[in-house]
Amino acid sequence: MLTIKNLNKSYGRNQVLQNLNLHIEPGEVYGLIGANGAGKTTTINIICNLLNADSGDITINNQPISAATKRIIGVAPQENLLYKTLSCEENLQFFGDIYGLNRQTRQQRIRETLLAVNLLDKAKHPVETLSGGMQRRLNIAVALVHQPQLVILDEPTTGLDIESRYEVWELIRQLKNQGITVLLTTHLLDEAERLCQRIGIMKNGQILAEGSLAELRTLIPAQEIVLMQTEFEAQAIARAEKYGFTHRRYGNDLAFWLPEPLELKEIIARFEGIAIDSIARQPVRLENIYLELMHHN
Ligand SMILES: Nc1ncnc2c1ncn2[C@@H]1O[C@H](COP(=O)(O)OP(=O)(O)OP(=O)(O)O)[C@@H](O)[C@H]1O
Repeated sequence: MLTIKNLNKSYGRNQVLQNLNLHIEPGEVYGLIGANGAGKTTTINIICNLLNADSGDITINNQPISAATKRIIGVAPQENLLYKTLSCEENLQFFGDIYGLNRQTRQQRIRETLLAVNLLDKAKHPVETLSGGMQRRLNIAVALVHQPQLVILDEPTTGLDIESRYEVWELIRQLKNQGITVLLTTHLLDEAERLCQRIGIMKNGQILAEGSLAELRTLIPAQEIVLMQTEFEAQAIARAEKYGFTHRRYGNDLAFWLPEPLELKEIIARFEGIAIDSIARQPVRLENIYLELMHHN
């Protein structure tokens, strides 16, 4: 569906994209993650033909990007692109016109899209009277009104409360079930884990690693992670090293990577004689892999 080859972009001396390569299959939900400034929005703007690359190729359905491919894409940018004094319906009319929908199709599509984003009852309400979560859903509706094949969502849930986030996640799952290809950027790694079939981890304008969560998990030699709280950290770390457990610190948590899964009682036995306040096992999360790639590349 989308193929990016050797994409380069600089702003003055700041090279933001460095030979970026990316491929997204039709019907896939692909998550692009990376620190602030990694180049995610720049990539999206180039895909949407809003910004020119310095070099490289992008094809959508095997066609180079152009005014024609723009119609295949729907984009919901980070900042809502809405006219606050217009109603939901009027906003969608405006964007439907831009995409060249004829009047009859447009009215039907507006209804269907408002239904899909659960805002049909707000059709006549001005945007400025809607909650932040509703405005975010309407921003996504703008990306869907012309039935694109590729939907690009730039941080769709940033700033939303947990219930509004669930609604956006549900909407993304519906897109996936309809076979629509989705490119999503997010700083919420559990969001990427939940929604995306494949995830690309971006740093300094390059993809450091990509794959399904299962594939990404093979990048670190851990089958499971143990989080521990103890006053005797130095002793615990020394003991862990003896058993071949790599230690890491995630915020305040002391963590050990287990090269093979162990029962909790077996783990506790390895730390015998060291007073432990709490101990918990958890699967290897995207967060653990992401931090490793960010700090050791
Ligand atoms: N119009 C511009 N002029 C100059 N520099 C820019 C411009 N737009 C972006 N940049 C720089 O390009 C780099 C990449 O920015 P970009 O917005 O693509 O990153 P991002 O991964 O989307 O970050 P975030 O997660 O914060 O949205 C940053 O260093 C940014 O300061």
